[in-house]
Amino acid sequence: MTAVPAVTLHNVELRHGARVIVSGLSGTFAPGSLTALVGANGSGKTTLLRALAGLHPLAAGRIDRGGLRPRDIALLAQGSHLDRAFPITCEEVVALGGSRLGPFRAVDAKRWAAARAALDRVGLAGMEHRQIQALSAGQFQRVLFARTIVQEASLILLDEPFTAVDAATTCLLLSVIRDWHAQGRTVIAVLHDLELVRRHFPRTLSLTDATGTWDVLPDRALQAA
Ligand SMILES: Nc1ncnc2c1ncn2[C@@H]1O[C@H](COP(=O)(O)OP(=O)(O)OP(=O)(O)O)[C@@H](O)[C@H]1O
Repeated sequence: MTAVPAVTLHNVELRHGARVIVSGLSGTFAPGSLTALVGANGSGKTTLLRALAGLHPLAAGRIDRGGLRPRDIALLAQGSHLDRAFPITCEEVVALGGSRLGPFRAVDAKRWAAARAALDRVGLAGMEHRQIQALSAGQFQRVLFARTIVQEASLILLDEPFTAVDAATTCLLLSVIRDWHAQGRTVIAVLHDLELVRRHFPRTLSLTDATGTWDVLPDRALQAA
């Protein structure tokens, strides 16, 4: 993992077409911080996450990522865009995934070992050679977490990571998030379950009032959500 910098938004405006989704947003995600991004449906959480990943253009303002390169940023998209009909095994998704390797680059023994260890970490040991189309939604989300583990990113962006996931899997995936936090990575997760946010996320950014400067005080932010 490369050094983890602060990620700072300066007066950011995000639009879809002519429609302003978020405006005048300024604030800092401190290095190694663990933040829940909350807010009503349509408030712009996914759009902001994509902008943080460099995948949505800014209509105004600036995001300072402290020199992070695209490969230092992992985005686990909502209802991942991976085509599950594609014939590929769990181990291959994990080893080939992330932004460090294109599918046609060689995967070395170290990378395969890292993929197996990551699958083990998410409770899928023994399922390395299972086709992803034969997985349940919760098992597939575990595979995507394993893929994110292998990526060794400094900034990890998770969009509703517990949707369609049962309580045991949520608990396991939360422990992976805690590992990332303990390792000093910056983690930002879009979530709707405010009780889960209160229990597990030290900081909260509510997009309901996301115009102006935010200070991610958990209580104030949650009251506004
Ligand atoms: N591709 C798009 N083209 C036009 N408008 C879009 C597009 N994607 C999202 N929007 C609009 O932008 C607004 C913000 O959407 P976004 O998905 O960022 O919200 P969200 O807070 O993540 O919502 P949810 O909680 O429902 O996932 C919504 O009003 C949505 O309709």
